[in-house]
Amino acid sequence: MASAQEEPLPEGWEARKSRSTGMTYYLNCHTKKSQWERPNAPAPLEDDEDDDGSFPTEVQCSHILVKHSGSRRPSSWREDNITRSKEEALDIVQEYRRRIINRESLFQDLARQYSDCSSAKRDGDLGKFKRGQMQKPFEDVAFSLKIGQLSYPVETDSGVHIILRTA
Ligand SMILES: Cn1nc(-c2ccccc2)cc1C(=O)N[C@H](Cc1nc2ccccc2[nH]1)C(=O)O
Repeated sequence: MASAQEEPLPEGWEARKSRSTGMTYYLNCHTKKSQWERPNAPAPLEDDEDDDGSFPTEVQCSHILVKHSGSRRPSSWREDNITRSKEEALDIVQEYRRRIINRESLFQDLARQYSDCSSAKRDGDLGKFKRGQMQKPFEDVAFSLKIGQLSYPVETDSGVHIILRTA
């Protein structure tokens, strides 16, 4: 059985040797940040440091949620019985993201009109929240975003989201 040191590194990490001490350190290929501890999880795609180098304890986000037949509650203010597949929901969310990125549509307009979350009536605004309040996949991405940044699609038990960090 391979020792921990021989195990392949999780995705996104590279082992480097310090010129001054000869000790091994680990480089996150995405963020170019390094650490002495051997990583045990894939390298984060973004820092969760804010621009001022802080790690927020609370963020404010808006989101657009597209539910599907496998959602925890496959109904919403828009539709009593949501039957689309998860793949269809992903396609829809990706189209919304494309339109927002290309400035063809405003985030708040699409959220208000199409989000399957009751926050749609507030343009998708969820207000401020701390860690431990939202489903983990949502929380992890929300806290990884910089203010003003729009996420890629995120899957939770509720459906497929895109998340905009606003504060
Ligand atoms: C977490 N949350 N906040 C609101 C909200 C916030 C402000 C104003 C009105 C509603 C609605 C919800 C909520 O759970 N909505 C669910 C859908 C949903 N699931 C979520 C998972 C993570 C984050 C937001 C989410 N929204 C629903 O309507 O079925």
